[in-house]
Parts: sequence; structure tokens; C-alpha cells
Amino acid sequence: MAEGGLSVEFPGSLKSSTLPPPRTRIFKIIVIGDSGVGKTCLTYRFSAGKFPEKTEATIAVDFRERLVEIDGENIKIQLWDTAGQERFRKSMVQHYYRNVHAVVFVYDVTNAASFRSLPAWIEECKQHALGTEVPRILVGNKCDLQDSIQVGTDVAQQFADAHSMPLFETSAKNPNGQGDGSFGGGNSDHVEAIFMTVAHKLKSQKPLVLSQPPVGSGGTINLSRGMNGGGDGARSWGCSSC
Ligand SMILES: Nc1nc2c(ncn2[C@@H]2O[C@H](COP(=O)(O)OP(=O)(O)OP(=O)(O)O)[C@@H](O)[C@H]2O)c(=O)[nH]1
Ligand SMILES: [Mg+2]
Repeated sequence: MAEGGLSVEFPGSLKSSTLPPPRTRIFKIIVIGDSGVGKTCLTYRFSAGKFPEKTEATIAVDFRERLVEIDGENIKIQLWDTAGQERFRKSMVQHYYRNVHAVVFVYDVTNAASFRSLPAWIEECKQHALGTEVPRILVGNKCDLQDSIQVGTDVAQQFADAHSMPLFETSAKNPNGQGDGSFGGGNSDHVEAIFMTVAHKLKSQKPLVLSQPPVGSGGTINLSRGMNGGGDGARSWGCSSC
């Protein structure tokens, strides 16, 4: 048997064929929001399992990936960590929004201006033909800075409801809520739970049409929703604010 493959005998045939290993679906999730809200830290936290010691403003985009298994299926979660600064975004914006499966909007709970910017980020998505059929979530980051909070949960929840998005409040730095237990879901890794929730949502969406990767694409699979797919809107997948 070829490595990683599966050898099968077809009835009536003397030849055996080698099937490729099962394909790994890729979910492309873009993470957007003002500069400094913590997009790089959140995506790094999910992919590397820790808070980065030092970050610099992202230029254009960084990719972070993690392979997860959901209900026995291998899924690659591909996070597109985009630049918040306009001057670093210009050349790449078109690429961010191509074949996106989900959008994560991030604001900083200690920075009201980053919350006020959210309508502009939502508008940018609309302009790139991303409608409500694409799952979207709202993340308020830096909840560990309890003494500096400028955006309360109530106002954030109202905004999330108005835009049919689940709200998560978390901290890339202290994702377990250690210290005060007021956020973060006990002992579980909250940042992990956020991205896994999105992946579960994407996996449950039906129908998903797998298209063959172009020759030489290195096995990348494009997913597109069928005509009737994803029509339930974000609200139907529940609010997980915490
Ligand atoms: N206290 C605290 N600081 C955080 C948290 N997340 C990020 N930071 C800090 O916020 C600053 C900006 O974080 P980044 O992740 O680089 O921000 P960004 O959104 O990627 O910024 P751009 O790349 O410019 O768009 C860094 O100094 C981080 O250490 C958090 O949850 N808590
Ligand atoms: Mg960044």
C-alpha cells in the first residue's frame, strides 16, 4: 500500500488502484478590525497556543493555520490575520475577501474608538459582496484589562444583536479568565472555543460543494456553498456572549 493511501480491489478487475488520502477541508476565516485591537495576538493564540511575547503592526496579511478534527473529519482552519492600518491594507484588500467562509470582527474593550469603527468594517465586507450568509462573529478583546474597560457588554451585545452576530468577550493574553473568573469560561481556553465554534458552524452548514483543486495547487480545496446553503443567518447559530 502506498504511504498514506488506500489500496482497493475493484470487483472484476485484476488491477488495484491507490486512492489518495481523504481530503482536508480548509475553512478560510478572516480577522478584521482596527490596528492594535489584538488580531495578531488572537490568531497566534489559537494557532500556537500562547500569547506572543511581542507583536508589530501587521503588514498586509499573515496566515496562521491549525489542523483540527471535528466529528472525525480533518479540517484546516486558516486564519487570515489582516492589517488594521489602512496604509498596510490597500494592496491586499481584494485578496482578503475572496472565498471567505467566515469573518471575525475584533474590537478592543478598552478602546471605544475601535468599537465605533465596526460599522465601517462591516460596510467594507458588504462592499466585497460578503453578506449575512457568511457567518460573522464579534469579538471584544483585552478583557483582562478590567480597570480600563470603555465598551460595556450591554452596548456591545446590542450592537451584535442589531447585526445578527454572536458576541464573545475575551482576552488573547489571559484566555482562561485566570484571576477573576469573570470571563473566559472557567478552565477552558476561551480563544480556542471561539474559533472552534466558528469551525463547527461552518462544518454544519450544508450543502458544501467540494471543487477539485487546480493542478499544482498543492492540494488546496475551494469550498463554495450550494445555492441554498447558509441561509439561516448568523442569529440562528446562537449567541455565545460571555
Ligand atoms: N492586555 C492585553 N493586551 C493585548 C491583548 N491582545 C493584544 N494585546 C496587545 O495589544 C497590542 C496590539 O496587538 P496586536 O495583536 O499586534 O494588534 P493587531 O490588531 O494585530 O494590530 P495591527 O496588526 O496593526 O492591525 C500588543 O501590544 C499586544 O501585546 C489582550 O488580550 N490583552
Ligand atoms: Mg496584527
